[in-house]
Amino acid sequence: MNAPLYAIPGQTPAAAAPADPAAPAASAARTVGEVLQESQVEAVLDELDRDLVGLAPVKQRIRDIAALLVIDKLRLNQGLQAQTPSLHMCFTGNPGTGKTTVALRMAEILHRLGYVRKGHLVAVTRDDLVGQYIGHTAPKTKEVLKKAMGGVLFIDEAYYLYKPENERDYGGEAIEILLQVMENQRDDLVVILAGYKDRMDTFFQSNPGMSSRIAHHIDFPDYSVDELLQISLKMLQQQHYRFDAGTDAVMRAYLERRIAQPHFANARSVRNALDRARLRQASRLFADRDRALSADDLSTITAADLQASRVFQNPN
Ligand SMILES: Nc1ncnc2c1ncn2[C@@H]1O[C@H](COP(=O)(O)OP(=O)(O)OP(=O)(O)O)[C@@H](O)[C@H]1O
Repeated sequence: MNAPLYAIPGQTPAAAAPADPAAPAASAARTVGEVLQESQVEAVLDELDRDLVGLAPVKQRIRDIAALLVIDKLRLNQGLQAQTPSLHMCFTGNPGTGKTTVALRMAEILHRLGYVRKGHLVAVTRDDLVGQYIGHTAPKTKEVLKKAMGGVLFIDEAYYLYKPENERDYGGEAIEILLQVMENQRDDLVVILAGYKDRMDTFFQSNPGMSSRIAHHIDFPDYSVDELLQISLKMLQQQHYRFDAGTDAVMRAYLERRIAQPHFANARSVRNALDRARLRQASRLFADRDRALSADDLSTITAADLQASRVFQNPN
């Protein structure tokens, strides 16, 4: 094999050894249960099920990939496979559909199964990889890759790396370096490309090298109003807040309106709406200086806190 052009210091090329250095080339047969027990990977899958509302097809895909990883690990152990499989992925979906959150869990799964050393996630966009002047892109991209080694590199809106309309664009240089590292150091770095489905499809059409290195494509659907409401209740609970009686219905009405407006970003819009409601709750409580505030007062979001939203002021 050729030496990698863009080797990251301290790393070995993918083909050199199985990901788990402790694993002998061919050892005693092991059960799936043993690997699951040792890696505690099921705990991450259960957490994913519990913490994330909806996303049934995504959760199933993650379970399928986890199964493949476990079996590949057993195959590596038995000497049936010489190389770490390609694990790079593409997560498509609209903003706020949970791509980053699921990528974090994926990094944890890969780590627990010994496919990456550290299991951290480095999330970047084009600006973190591509320089504005000649000679700036390669060092920038390599610096990011160095940080991401041992974990997952999550490239949000990855298609912005490729700007065919601008022939002096340096994005292509970043893509070349990424491709090299995705191939040669895939035993210690998993790249997840994320973004809108249609733009990602166009990007892959123009970049077949990138397309051929992606092993798993997962599509994240938009949430229904019911799911968004459940997400809001979950978020409130995590922050020790709650809606008072009747406010669930106001939140639902809010979501029904907000979903139809521009720049709606699924669960991220829910988080923003709740942040604003908490601000209004604080102003409401702040104005009432002489009242002792109970835990109940401090944790209750009322209908008025939500109804002050612009969404309700707008007749559309
Ligand atoms: N199914 C879900 N259940 C509960 N919370 C969720 C769910 N999906 C997303 N969230 C929360 O919504 C917020 C946005 O999610 P996340 O950042 O993962 O989305 P994304 O698809 O990566 O969006 P973007 O690309 O716009 O950053 C996070 O705070 C996340 O915890």
